[in-house]
Amino acid sequence: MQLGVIGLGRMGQIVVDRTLDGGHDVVAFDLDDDAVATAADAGATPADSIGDFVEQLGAEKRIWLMVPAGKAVDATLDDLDPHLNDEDIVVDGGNSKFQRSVERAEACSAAYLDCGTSGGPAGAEVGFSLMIGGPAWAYDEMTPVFDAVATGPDGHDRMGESGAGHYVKMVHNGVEYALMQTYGEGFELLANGRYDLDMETIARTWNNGAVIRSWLLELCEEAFREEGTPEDPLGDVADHIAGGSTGTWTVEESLEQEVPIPLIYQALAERFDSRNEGRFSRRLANRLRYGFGRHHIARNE
Ligand SMILES: NC(=O)C1=CN([C@@H]2O[C@H](COP(=O)(O)OP(=O)(O)OC[C@H]3O[C@@H](n4cnc5c(N)ncnc54)[C@H](O)[C@@H]3O)[C@@H](O)[C@H]2O)C=CC1
Ligand SMILES: O=C(CO)[C@H](O)[C@H](O)COP(=O)(O)O
Repeated sequence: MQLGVIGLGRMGQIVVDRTLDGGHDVVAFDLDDDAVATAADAGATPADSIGDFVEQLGAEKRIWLMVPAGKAVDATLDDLDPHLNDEDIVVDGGNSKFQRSVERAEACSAAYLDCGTSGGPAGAEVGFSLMIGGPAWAYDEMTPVFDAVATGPDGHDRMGESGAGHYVKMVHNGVEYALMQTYGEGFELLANGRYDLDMETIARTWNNGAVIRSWLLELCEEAFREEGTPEDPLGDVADHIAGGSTGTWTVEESLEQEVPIPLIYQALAERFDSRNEGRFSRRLANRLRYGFGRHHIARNE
């Protein structure tokens, strides 16, 4: 099969490499010329514009978008759409909001597959986990490429109709937030508790046979090994967590569906809290304790 890939960053280049390794042809485009050159070095046919890209793809277009979620997806689809028809297929492999994917599927002249992608840059070696929504015929048609990009045939499946792929990926990310939070809390207690413990040793021991072993726990072990010392397990890593859009969507959806997800919400709240200097609510509680009990008011230096 011939696949066109737009967006050749951390994730898109892996889509290119694994598709080529699977014995398929790739036409590659990115706004960044260096990224296009890297894809060409790997064996893809470079395109220098969307016009050039669609021309090189020929009649039946199979296109994978791996650009940042949001405006870049819309801008790319606007440019592509005049060149598409209902026998073509577009896959959005980024972290798009599922409602936007449903709207884009309705507006797109081609069959549209929303594809949640998990595995991160580490997926270069082992392949990704792909959660796909959209028309069954388009999923079936793309299966050889999904086999190559995913860990294999078991690493991808059609979750359901349009939006279902990005919906499942959204919830996956909510789970990711909560797992990170619970590992963080456990290690925080261990690092500040009553024994003099080594976090890397604990993570390594847990990763070998413990009930709570996982890839995220292997990444905890890696973080302690690469960032810290036994006395200071995370070195100069800051108390600040960026991102948050997929977790926010998960919490919004839980409110709409009236399904309680307190752990995921709490993990999201901790993430927002990490960006605050001096929480207003805690300052007010500090002052209120004086109000009702004449307790000491701690004041800024
Ligand atoms: N990095 C990760 O661990 C994961 C990322 N994702 C999702 O995959 C998508 C891509 O992420 P990354 O590869 O990490 O981003 P990235 O920032 O590494 O790469 C994005 C690429 O898209 C290109 N680009 C941006 N706008 C473009 C446009 N209009 N036309 C053509 N090219 C354009 C950029 O030049 C860049 O090369 C995002 O939606 C992200 O949320 C999903 C799972 C994991
Ligand atoms: O999807 C991912 C992992 O599964 C990406 O790494 C994503 O960028 C993480 O989301 P956030 O920025 O909200 O932490």
